[in-house]
Amino acid sequence: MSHVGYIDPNYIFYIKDLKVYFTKGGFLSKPLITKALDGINLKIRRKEVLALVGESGSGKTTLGRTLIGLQKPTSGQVIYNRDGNNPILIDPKAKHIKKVRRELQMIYQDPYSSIDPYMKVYNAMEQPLKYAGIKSKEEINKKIEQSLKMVGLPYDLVQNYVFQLSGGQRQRLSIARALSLDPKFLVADEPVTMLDASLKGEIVEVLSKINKETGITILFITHELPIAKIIANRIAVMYKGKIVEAGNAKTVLTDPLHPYTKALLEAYPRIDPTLKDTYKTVNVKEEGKIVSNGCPFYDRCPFATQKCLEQNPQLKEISSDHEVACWLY
Ligand SMILES: Nc1ncnc2c1ncn2[C@@H]1O[C@H](COP(=O)(O)OP(=O)(O)OP(=O)(O)O)[C@@H](O)[C@H]1O
Repeated sequence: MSHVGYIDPNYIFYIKDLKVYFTKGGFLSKPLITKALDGINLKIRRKEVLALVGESGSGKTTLGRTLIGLQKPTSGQVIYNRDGNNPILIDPKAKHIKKVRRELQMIYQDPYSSIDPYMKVYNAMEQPLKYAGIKSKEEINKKIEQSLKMVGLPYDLVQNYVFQLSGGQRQRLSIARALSLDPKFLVADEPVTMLDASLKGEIVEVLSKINKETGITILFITHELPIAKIIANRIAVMYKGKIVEAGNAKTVLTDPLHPYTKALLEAYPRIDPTLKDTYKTVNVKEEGKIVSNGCPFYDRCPFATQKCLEQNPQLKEISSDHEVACWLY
């Protein structure tokens, strides 16, 4: 197993200068490089709910997938600190990943993408347990019963087909499937985006309860700040493959520092009615200007200067548990 040096046991993940680049084309034309993750430095605390917020395409899913070993980093490191004194390097190609795969689970926006709708609920629950090598029928049944109970689904549903479940029940089922494997870390990738407003709260409640009762660390990916506000202990804000602000959820929501975070909050004025209307993200610069070395928010930032165009700001601690990557600070 690929061990790394000492890691503070309070953290379950250390992410160091992580880059994931995707390359398209290149045979007859110049290859097109997408910098999905462009130098991520982040620590995830054991047992916390960390909300990863940002607009579509900012790299949230890629980060979640890389953390659980589904995506190979182009460079940098993801260190998984399993139980506090056994840190390992996450590498999808390494043999040791098989041993921890079960501990790192993901649930998706669309449960149909991971569960065959023509399966009976029982089989959908049994499948990952069998795949994980659990053979005892008694143990499988016990795990199915416990997990369904945890997500608030009646056991009688096991005889139904997945397609007979409502949208909310299907998402509960996919959470139950992940839970049955006793994960230590769960990536919830936009788990409520496809649900009606009334159901969103219920599913968020289920995940919050699981976190409190079992201590499973959750990375909750969302582009909806009001949802992050309900569930998160801490928030990390992503923009164009970079973390631009991170910290205690309440602090980030009530005292946002980065102009992008302020702009995001403006889109949800009910979160913080006291927030002044001074941070319109108007395109004061040439839209889409390629900023290769500078701040990723340069072309949308009303405060951008020449320095922002030339140098990329790194995350800087402004107060206890509050970091921002912006030359204004
Ligand atoms: N397998 C891939 N091949 C090529 N490009 C990819 C791949 N996966 C993601 N990307 C690109 O990487 C960037 C980040 O995508 P990602 O899905 O991580 O963002 P996101 O913040 O999760 O957005 P969304 O909420 O829309 O899923 C996007 O430009 C996307 O098109």
